[in-house]
Amino acid sequence: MNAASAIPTVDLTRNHADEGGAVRIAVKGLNFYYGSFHGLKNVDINFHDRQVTALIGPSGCGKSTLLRCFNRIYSLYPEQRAEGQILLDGENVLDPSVDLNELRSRIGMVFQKPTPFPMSIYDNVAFGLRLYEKLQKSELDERVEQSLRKAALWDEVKDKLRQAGTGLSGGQQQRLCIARTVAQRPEVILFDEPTSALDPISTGRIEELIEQLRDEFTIVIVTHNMQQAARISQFTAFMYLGELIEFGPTNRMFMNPVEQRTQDYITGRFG
Ligand SMILES: Nc1ncnc2c1ncn2[C@@H]1O[C@H](COP(=O)(O)OP(=O)(O)OP(=O)(O)O)[C@@H](O)[C@H]1O
Repeated sequence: MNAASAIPTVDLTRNHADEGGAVRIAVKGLNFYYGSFHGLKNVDINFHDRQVTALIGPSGCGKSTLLRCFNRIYSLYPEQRAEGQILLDGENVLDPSVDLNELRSRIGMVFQKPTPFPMSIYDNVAFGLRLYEKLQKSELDERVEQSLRKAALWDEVKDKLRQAGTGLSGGQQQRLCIARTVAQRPEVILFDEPTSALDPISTGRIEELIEQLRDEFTIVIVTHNMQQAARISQFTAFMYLGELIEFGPTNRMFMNPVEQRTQDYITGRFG
């Protein structure tokens, strides 16, 4: 079977990645260890500026592990370690001297399950701004509104900004988390299966939103949904057992994969 015939409802002409473009994150010789378990094996990959890159592959192949390396979330766990280089605008984020708070404001993350803080909608978005920026009340109001607009949530919440974020629907909560991330003005946003807990309509809204956010941010998304990867990404990376098997423009990866394992995965033969 031809690889593309497995995803007949996807309009692959919507993706227009060129092979080049500026590199925002360059991963070189990255190895990751959970204690003695070798989770990522010598991964080399470039993430292009203001493009969406989808990480795909069967469960346990290392997609989330790779994502967690970018903002060094793993460093909360002493037995976990990364070796190699992750260059963000040329600076190695794995260097011990890197300020983790600053790194995490430059590389934001949105998780699978919406995780609003137990506070108002307004305070959810203002939280990081109050911590790291000294803004006047009017500037803070403006940033909160701007962030909620960018997350396509403003119209739905503008009259109830003081209500609890946890009172929103699942899809709205996820957009609130995106607003909270966007408010920090990161360069990169990592999405770890951001729609897997959402209904199809909320999923569609998040996908549209990701497409809009690409104007401003470099985006990396982990997804199990091949159609989602084909719909929203310009580049796709296929991982298997901790290795990067194949990487390239999404159209090419789905229409004409080089590796047999990529073809088998995207046509549903395993995974
Ligand atoms: N805390 C941990 N301790 C030990 N091994 C772990 C830990 N977290 C993940 N692993 C292992 O690392 C490998 C990669 O896991 P990871 O969560 O990155 O995979 P994934 O591709 O994101 O999977 P999924 O699609 O199921 O989320 C797996 O073999 C997993 O069992």
